[in-house]
Amino acid sequence: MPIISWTTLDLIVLAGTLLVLRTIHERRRRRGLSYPPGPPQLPFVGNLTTVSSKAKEGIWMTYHRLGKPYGDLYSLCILGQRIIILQTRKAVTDLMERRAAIYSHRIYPTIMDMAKFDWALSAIQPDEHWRIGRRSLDRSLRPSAIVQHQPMQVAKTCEFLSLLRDEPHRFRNHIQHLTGAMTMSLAYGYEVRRYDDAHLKNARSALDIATKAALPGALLVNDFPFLRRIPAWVPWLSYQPFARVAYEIGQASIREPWKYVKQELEKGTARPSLALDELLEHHPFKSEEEEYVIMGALGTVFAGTNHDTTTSILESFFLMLALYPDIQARAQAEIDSVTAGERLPTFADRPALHYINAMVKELVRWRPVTPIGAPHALCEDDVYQGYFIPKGTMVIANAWSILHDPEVYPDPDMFITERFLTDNGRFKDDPWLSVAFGAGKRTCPGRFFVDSTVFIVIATVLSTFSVRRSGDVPLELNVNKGKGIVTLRSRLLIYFRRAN
Ligand code: HEM
Repeated sequence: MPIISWTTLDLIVLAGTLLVLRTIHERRRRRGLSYPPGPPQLPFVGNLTTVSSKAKEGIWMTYHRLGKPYGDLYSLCILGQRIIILQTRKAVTDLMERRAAIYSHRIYPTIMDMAKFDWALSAIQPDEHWRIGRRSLDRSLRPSAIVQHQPMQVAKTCEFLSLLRDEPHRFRNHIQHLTGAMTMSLAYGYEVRRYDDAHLKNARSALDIATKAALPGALLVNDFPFLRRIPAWVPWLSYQPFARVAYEIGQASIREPWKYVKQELEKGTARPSLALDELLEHHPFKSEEEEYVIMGALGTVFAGTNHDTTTSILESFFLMLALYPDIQARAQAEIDSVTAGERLPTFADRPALHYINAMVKELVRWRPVTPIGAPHALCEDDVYQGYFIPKGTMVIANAWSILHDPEVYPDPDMFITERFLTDNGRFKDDPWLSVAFGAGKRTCPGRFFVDSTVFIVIATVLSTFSVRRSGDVPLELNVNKGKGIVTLRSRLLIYFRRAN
């Protein structure tokens, strides 16, 4: 059998040729228009060094800083991949909302294609499969439907309180356990008992792979898809062994819990869950394909989105309590005025808890969990404000820039609950906060569930515990550049507010 041997030089020459051909083709389509402005680029690598050399601070801050000289949007180019960063409400509304028909695709990285992540609703194109999966999630995660999961949210929150009481210093582990357990229960009615539960582990691994694989410039094979052909036996250069492992983890993360719900349904012991809703509505499925699509959509809830995101917002909550003792005291006073300090707050108390509702919103704004969201992709050439935006461009809404715009949110780095209160102390919503959950038709379908989770957890914790800095130790943040998520590293002192 003939063996084709590629040297590094061959690969570079081939990649360079492809880039040049693409540039020539694009120049014809541009018809004299220029790309949106942006920082200067080097030949071939474009802005690769501009972005990665400054990324210590978190990619959203780099994008935010780089974008200062420009207006509503600017552009970057990394190894031939064009990226536009939307920095204002106007640009997000004009493009991701009003032109959603062409701005809702995803860049589907080659490595995910190799690992057959075609089940991951958040990664696939807005085609018929996406529509089926998305419809089912929108239906079961709408505000009126998630009410049925409130008893589960309350029960899990109470378990969380016990864990906090027993081992307050491990609060970060308890938060992770809480969000993982809630997601598993929501998606599959499955009870997570142990920190190292096998289903959770699979989900976390699938999420890690998807996150790492999707980052621009993370894997060479995404920028030069021909590299996928390098056979598995070529040491170091082949991506096939990695893709094989990713495939197996991904499949296990969606098939195992689905099998569990089917078995529980047969035994008559299935608990309420999104999977149960689907099985009751559709079983037997019209085709294996339809079942796979629904299974995948649920796998996205479980593996693709929840665990790090809700965890991060709750960690920000503990950080905020340590930083702002006055806000903590005021929130506790409001809760006590409703519960008389004799019971835990419930969902029924929510309309009376204006200050707590405002805190939920300010948490979302202050530390947007996914500050650059999940990138969209443009599926046709477009022109905006006189600039040419080619098909295939990655489109990023920088939620950080929008939610930290000092014109709209004065002193944006401060946690100010009053932003979401009227003069007479009533809760005042801000529909723009939804940009923290993406934009257009890909906006996060789980946002209402997140809202109710954060409400019940923070109200319950505040009614029972107080949080202080541990001595003079500075509050240290861990900026996870890859995931775009900030977590807290410092120890906090968490103690009971009252003896009972
Ligand atoms: C603090 C918690 C969360 C944050 C900040 C968050 C944020 C996001 C963002 C930014 C996107 C991408 C939106 C876009 O492309 O424009 C997204 C997508 C998604 N989220 Fe969430 N999310 C959270 C929790 C959840 C939860 C709890 C669920 C499910 C119960 C969920 C389910 C999904 C799904 C299925 C998608 C993919 C939607 C699609 O591509 O059509 N998320 N989320």
